[in-house]
Amino acid sequence: MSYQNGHFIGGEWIAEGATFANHDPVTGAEIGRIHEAGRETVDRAVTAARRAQPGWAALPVAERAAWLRRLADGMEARFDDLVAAEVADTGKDAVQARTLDIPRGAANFRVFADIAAQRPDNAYHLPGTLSYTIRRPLGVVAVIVPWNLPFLLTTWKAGAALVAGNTIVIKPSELTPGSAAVLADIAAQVGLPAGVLNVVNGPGAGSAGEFLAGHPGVDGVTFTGESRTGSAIMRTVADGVKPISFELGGKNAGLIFADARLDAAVEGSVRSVFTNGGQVCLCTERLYVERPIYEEFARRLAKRAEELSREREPMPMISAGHREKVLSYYRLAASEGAEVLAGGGVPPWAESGYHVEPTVLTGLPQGSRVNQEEIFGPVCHIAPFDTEAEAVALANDSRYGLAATVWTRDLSRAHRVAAAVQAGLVWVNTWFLRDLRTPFGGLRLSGIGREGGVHSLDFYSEPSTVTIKLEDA
Ligand SMILES: NC(=O)C1=CN([C@@H]2O[C@H](COP(=O)(O)OP(=O)(O)OC[C@H]3O[C@@H](n4cnc5c(N)ncnc54)[C@H](O)[C@@H]3O)[C@@H](O)[C@H]2O)C=CC1
Ligand SMILES: O=C(O)/C=C/C=C(\O)C(=O)O
Repeated sequence: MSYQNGHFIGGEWIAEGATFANHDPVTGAEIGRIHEAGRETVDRAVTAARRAQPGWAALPVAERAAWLRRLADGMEARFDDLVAAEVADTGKDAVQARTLDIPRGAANFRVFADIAAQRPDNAYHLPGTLSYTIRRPLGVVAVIVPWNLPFLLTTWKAGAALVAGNTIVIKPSELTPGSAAVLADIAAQVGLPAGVLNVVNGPGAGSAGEFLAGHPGVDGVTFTGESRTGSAIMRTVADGVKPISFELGGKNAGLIFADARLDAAVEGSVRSVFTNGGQVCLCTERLYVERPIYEEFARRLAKRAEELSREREPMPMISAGHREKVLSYYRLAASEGAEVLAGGGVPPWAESGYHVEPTVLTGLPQGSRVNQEEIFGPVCHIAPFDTEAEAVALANDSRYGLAATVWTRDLSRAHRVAAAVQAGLVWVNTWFLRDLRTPFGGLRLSGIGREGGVHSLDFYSEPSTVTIKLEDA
């Protein structure tokens, strides 16, 4: 597969700007060339979105919902193309792409179509008055997404923004432009009005991402990615005081109590640490295990990590640069005195591409950088605890607050710990099980705001309250 991607603006493909290379993370080979959007290209995309926005917002919500369903049908019709694009860009396993990433695109569009079409308006009565709320779209929304779950995250934001009446300019990661290009094709194929959905390509800082976030014609920014990038985007949009919705990094804890079903806790932790090469903001990087089962749990987790490596899983890191970042943490752990229970380097079979070994570390202090900084690779540190209070305190000892997992068969403890752990998402005896209507997002460095269900529709629209004094009869 080799392709050349331009930008999708006002319903047309435009190949302008210098090109840069896209690499296959499995082999490192060049698989495509991407045009980089400069300020003028970004301006054309925002102008197209602005031009299309009043007409799009004027459609009854039921009609916008119908467009989203047509787009979801289009995704299902082009399912294999989307899988191929996502696998080529990210190196992820085709089974995961077929069962998680790509089906979530259609689900993301359908859930917001259903919720928006059925949402009742709010009316409030005080004696002699009637107050009600009108919701208006923000206008043009910049959708800036990372490379780890490209299609899932693009559609998660695009579906809600569109059905709320916004037009959008998507800026995929420069490392994974493929599935957004197929989505643009689908928009053209189903006849979505020109300018409603636009795509510009290129890097972030000093390029397409920054030009887009800072463009005066952009009314709101939704972003998923690293916390530092979130800070940079906040600075870019500060002058315009634009609404932002940020899903940022995590340093997620998993708490395994001695009464947990051990098999389920081990396999669940294997998933939560190693899925997608650990490159999901929800992945667990810190495991705390109650002392009576600590040795057994650590031994079994390390054995599974070695098996995954022998089976040539998990997927590669997205780029040579990101592999180097993850390996630098492996080296840091060794220099900080960690005991390496599994992995710790590059798999012996990896001759090319960006693989690292699934890695289990132990023996580091809670305050070490490896226990405090987001690594975003297939790696966790594991430590014992003695009491529930200690487990909660360890989980909360982080500048992040995105997700946590709790493994126990004690229902009272599950509720107590879920309420005490400071994270936007807590899974009990499972991980990454998603009901798309629930609020999704994190505390502290993990983000600002929540998306999901009506929480998304609230972000992508502004309420105006109208209050009428009723005349006496
Ligand atoms: N927690 C999470 O969800 C994610 C965390 N990461 C972490 O972030 C590190 C850096 O990876 P990146 O791909 O560079 O993530 P990033 O957060 O920098 O990039 C995500 C998106 O933001 C854009 N972007 C970057 N700087 C921007 C700016 N100043 N203004 C506007 N848009 C901008 C990028 O082009 C991309 O589309 C990774 O090594 C990984 O550790 C990466 C992706 C997701
Ligand atoms: O919406 C989901 O189910 C998953 C979201 C994952 C991220 O935001 C991420 O990995 O960055």
